[in-house]
Amino acid sequence: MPSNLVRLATAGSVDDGKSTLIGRLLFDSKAIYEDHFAAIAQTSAQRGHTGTDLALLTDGLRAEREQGITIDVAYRYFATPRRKFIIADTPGHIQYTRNMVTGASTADVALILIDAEKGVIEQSRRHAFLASLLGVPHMVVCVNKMDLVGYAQERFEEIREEFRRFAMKLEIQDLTFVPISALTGCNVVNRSPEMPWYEGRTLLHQLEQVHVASDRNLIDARFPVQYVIRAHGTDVEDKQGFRGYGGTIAGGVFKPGDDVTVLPSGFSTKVRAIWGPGGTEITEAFAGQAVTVELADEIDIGRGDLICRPHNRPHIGSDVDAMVCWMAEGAELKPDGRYTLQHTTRSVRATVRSLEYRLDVNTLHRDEEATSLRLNEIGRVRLRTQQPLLFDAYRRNRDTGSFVLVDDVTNSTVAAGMITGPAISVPNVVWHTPICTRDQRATQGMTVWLTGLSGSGKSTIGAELERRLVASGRPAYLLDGDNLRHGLNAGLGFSVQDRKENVRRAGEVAKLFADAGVIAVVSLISPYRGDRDLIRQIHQDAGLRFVEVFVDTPLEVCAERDPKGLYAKARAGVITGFTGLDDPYEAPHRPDVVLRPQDGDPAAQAAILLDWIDG
Ligand SMILES: Nc1ncnc2c1ncn2[C@@H]1O[C@H](COP(=O)(O)OS(=O)(=O)O)[C@@H](OP(=O)(O)O)[C@H]1O
Ligand SMILES: Nc1ncnc2c1ncn2[C@@H]1O[C@H](COP(=O)(O)OP(=O)(O)O)[C@@H](O)[C@H]1O
Repeated sequence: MPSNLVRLATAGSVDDGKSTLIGRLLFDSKAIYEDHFAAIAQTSAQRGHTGTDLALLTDGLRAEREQGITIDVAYRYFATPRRKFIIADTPGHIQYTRNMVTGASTADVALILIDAEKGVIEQSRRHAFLASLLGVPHMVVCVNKMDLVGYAQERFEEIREEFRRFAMKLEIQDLTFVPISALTGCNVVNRSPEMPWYEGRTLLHQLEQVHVASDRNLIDARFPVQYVIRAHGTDVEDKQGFRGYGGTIAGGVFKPGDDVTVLPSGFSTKVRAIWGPGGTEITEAFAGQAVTVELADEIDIGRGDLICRPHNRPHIGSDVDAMVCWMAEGAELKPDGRYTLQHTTRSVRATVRSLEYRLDVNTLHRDEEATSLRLNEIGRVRLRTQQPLLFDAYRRNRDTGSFVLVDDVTNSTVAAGMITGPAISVPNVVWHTPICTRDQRATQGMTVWLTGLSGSGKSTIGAELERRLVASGRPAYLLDGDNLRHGLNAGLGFSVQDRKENVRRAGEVAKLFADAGVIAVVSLISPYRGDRDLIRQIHQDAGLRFVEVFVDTPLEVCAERDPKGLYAKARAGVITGFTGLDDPYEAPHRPDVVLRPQDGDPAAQAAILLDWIDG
């Protein structure tokens, strides 16, 4: 997928200036208009280029469209010399949530418009929440109509602060604010002489600079098989008995020669060859590309199977937890409801086992008493499927983590879902709802999770942060990996399984601290991304803030510091399986904060963290 193609999602009502803004972007950027763009796309396709693949547009909730639901989302295209943009523009009326789910499900950037006169309103919050739920990695907040408030810096800052306070409760990776006037054109494409105090980028410049390439999951190779090609003389291959597998790569990178495993059968083989859309053999295939894959061995594979790497498999299971957005008029989601669940390339029967809560999109309040979901409502459900699903959490992979529910009688799509993870059930044990609510406590807690190599500085920075927090009167507690291994985690070693359990326990304890109103500062190597993601998930599920801090000290520097002499021992072969040397360390994809040695000594690094926490 070309990283110079950026998908934007915007939403709003008629009077907040959205149409003017889009018009302004198209006009001032002297954009190539729709028909031109289509012509270019056609030409590039004829030439076998994948560059302007407009089919990308239909990636999002494709199954839904196959069901024939009309969704009110208008797509517009424009291009600058640097990038091409597709805007999914959804109107802000009653169907808003449903449309937004459709329009933003594949977006790279969410554009939120705030009227400078009105400030942050319900709709701004709802839009931001949905964008974060849908995992849109970047959010640009345009404070519009600055001309109506005299281009006042104070007004812009006031709105920015208010929005930030709300956004802290959400999962937003990258948040920027631009003061604009779509009407006069200030800061949309060209800099504004009326707002000399604003030193940031113009909106278009920001959109051109957003770093989208690293958002794509290039690690977890996933290829859901869509169809089997048993060809005798197709455009792909002429030889007799050829068998290939067609579909769209849903994550990671595949290359000829790669070891792969086919699920659910579990058979392993190698990739023999890969063909791109025009039937040309290619040496690498990335997420988003439609390809045909040939394997080295004859294995019985059908539609709905998934090809992945042997040591990086998705979850396999029939019980999943998910957030769903109910999209049907006149029908409701209820516990025990039965549907067809369409997930990647498979369809299975599914039952709603329970509705855990309904979420008020405006206040983020969870109504645990709710017994149904109606049109545009969002809730957390537990589902059971008749055959196991091969899935990832939506947060990790938007393709293998999303699904739609189809009503068998009407054959229409009734819900879009995002899997939060496998459902964990504890037989014969009930959950007691606490009597004390979080806001009744004197302080609000959170978890600050420091990950990095041994010797990177996690413990030193963590201890300094704890000291500063406590000195300023805030309850904080350092949970240091070394120390935990003397008690709670005694007996755990450094195998993959033991590290996983080590991280899980520390994460559960941190969550309890955070729930109790304490700032839990955790310093643990926690080398596996998936393990850290699970900890983020349990915090998010509990409505708690989780800050992932990557202490990004290069291996050479850590080995040079070697405060415990462990690198020397590992290099001498006295200890094995040492992180960074002969054991893996998976750096975070999108840490909330990165600390590097050039940021200063541990005290300076702790100060950066403190600023961030105080946000
Ligand atoms: N094989 C191997 N690999 C990595 N680290 C090792 C190993 N053996 C012992 N140690 C020491 O244990 C500390 C790491 O413990 P953690 O609990 O943070 O590790 S993990 O999160 O479970 O990976 C780590 O502490 P820090 O240096 O503070 O990171 C090491 O001192
Ligand atoms: N930013 C920094 N600049 C210089 N030295 C540092 C910095 N951060 C940590 N150190 C030093 O490096 C060593 C790192 O040790 P430690 O904090 O135990 O790391 P970890 O907990 O990640 O294993 C300590 O001796 C510490 O004083």
